[in-house]
Amino acid sequence: MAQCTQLSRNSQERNKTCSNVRSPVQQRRQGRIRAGRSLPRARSMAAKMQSMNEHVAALLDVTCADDADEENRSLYRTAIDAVKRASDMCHGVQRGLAEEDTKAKQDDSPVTIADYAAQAVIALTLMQNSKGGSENVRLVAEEDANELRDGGRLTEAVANLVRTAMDDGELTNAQVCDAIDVGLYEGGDQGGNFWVLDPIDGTRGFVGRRQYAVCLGYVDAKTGDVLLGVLGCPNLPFRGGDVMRLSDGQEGLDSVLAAEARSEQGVAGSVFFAAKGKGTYVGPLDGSAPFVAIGAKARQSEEDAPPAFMESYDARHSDHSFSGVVASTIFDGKSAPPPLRVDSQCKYGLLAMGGIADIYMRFPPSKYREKIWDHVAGICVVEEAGGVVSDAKGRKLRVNEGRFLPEDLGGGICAGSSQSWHGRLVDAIAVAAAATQK
Ligand SMILES: Nc1ncnc2c1ncn2[C@@H]1O[C@H](COP(=O)(O)O)[C@@H](OP(=O)(O)O)[C@H]1O
Ligand SMILES: [Mg+2]
Repeated sequence: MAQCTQLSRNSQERNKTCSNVRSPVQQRRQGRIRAGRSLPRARSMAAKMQSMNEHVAALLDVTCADDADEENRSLYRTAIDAVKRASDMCHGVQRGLAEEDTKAKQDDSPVTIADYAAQAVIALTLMQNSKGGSENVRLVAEEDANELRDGGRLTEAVANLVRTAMDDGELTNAQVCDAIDVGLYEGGDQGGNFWVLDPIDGTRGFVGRRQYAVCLGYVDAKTGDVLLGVLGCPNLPFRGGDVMRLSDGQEGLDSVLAAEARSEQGVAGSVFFAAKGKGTYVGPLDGSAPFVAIGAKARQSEEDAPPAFMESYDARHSDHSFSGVVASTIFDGKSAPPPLRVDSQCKYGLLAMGGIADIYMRFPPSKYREKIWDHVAGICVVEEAGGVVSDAKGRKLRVNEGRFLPEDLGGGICAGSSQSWHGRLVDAIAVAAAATQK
């Protein structure tokens, strides 16, 4: 386990695959785990499933090397399996999304058949694998089944997606609705540890054919620490865990990436996995290569501006002009990096990967209450890669006080790829806020 954490922190070792790290358990299984083997192009679904299972087994051997980790092994496997199933389903839906597959919620944000179906698929997967029985799954999730209970076209479309993804033609529409409503748990520090799910984070990006993420985390109810985070990012191409190259075009990088992942060649999307004390890893969603340990590599000289800073794609979600002021403040007098605007918690995955952006800022409208599912999985992914996520004043995000984050976030949320970048960011936000009286 120590080996693994070290691997994720050491930039020179970054591109070693999990299969290169030999835990005792792994050595026993070595016959069937081979790193970096090339696979034939046209692979059957069964072959893809098998190699994904092998790569997940290798990841679990590294992150759960001790016998004491048996419970974690099952928890981690379930989380990856759930996110992968939902991500595959979403990827298929995005390609052919029709106008009638999307509805506006009361707050005018969109919800699609894929948001509902992904939540049902993940809830059902958690229930099937729950040691304490399906009725003991505690899940705080974004959607509810209110709009689906009366039946109709939307309900049928959602239920069909779930039946296919779960390979269970017997599931009734009512069972699908019940599975969605498992996500109504209130969270907080009074019960046991709980799951937190955003079935599609960045639904606007999903509808706009850009980035989105399926985000599942597991929270220690007492401490509010995030114990596990998995991000399925179907439109973020997996490039061996290496950083995105800016030659892809700074402007519109997001849509370039999304187009590549949607292309006929079928470039695989990415799945990020992080667990407390075990590091952060990324692998291809189609199982075509092993997971790779990643650690956000802070720039050697922090005097140099990173290639970009990250923020929401949508200006309704975050004040773009204020983050521009903060970016200029950090690089006082020197040219500030340009923004990279990306939908969803893909931003947290990119920050963990390093090399493209060292800071992420989010300044929502003052009346907006941030929800825990928009951050929980990403917090673990960034922190285990050596970064820090906090509110705009540098305070830990309290994710065990209910479905929302506390009202007072000091103006927003910020993240750095290292403690040092995070510290500079928090200082710059304070200076910029004073200068603009924000
Ligand atoms: N006015 C607003 N201010 C801040 N965040 C908002 C918002 N309206 C919606 N959001 C949140 O922003 C999330 C997308 O994040 P990002 O801006 O990083 O892409 C949305 O997630 P969903 O798409 O799951 O609803 C939603 O929860
Ligand atoms: Mg969502």
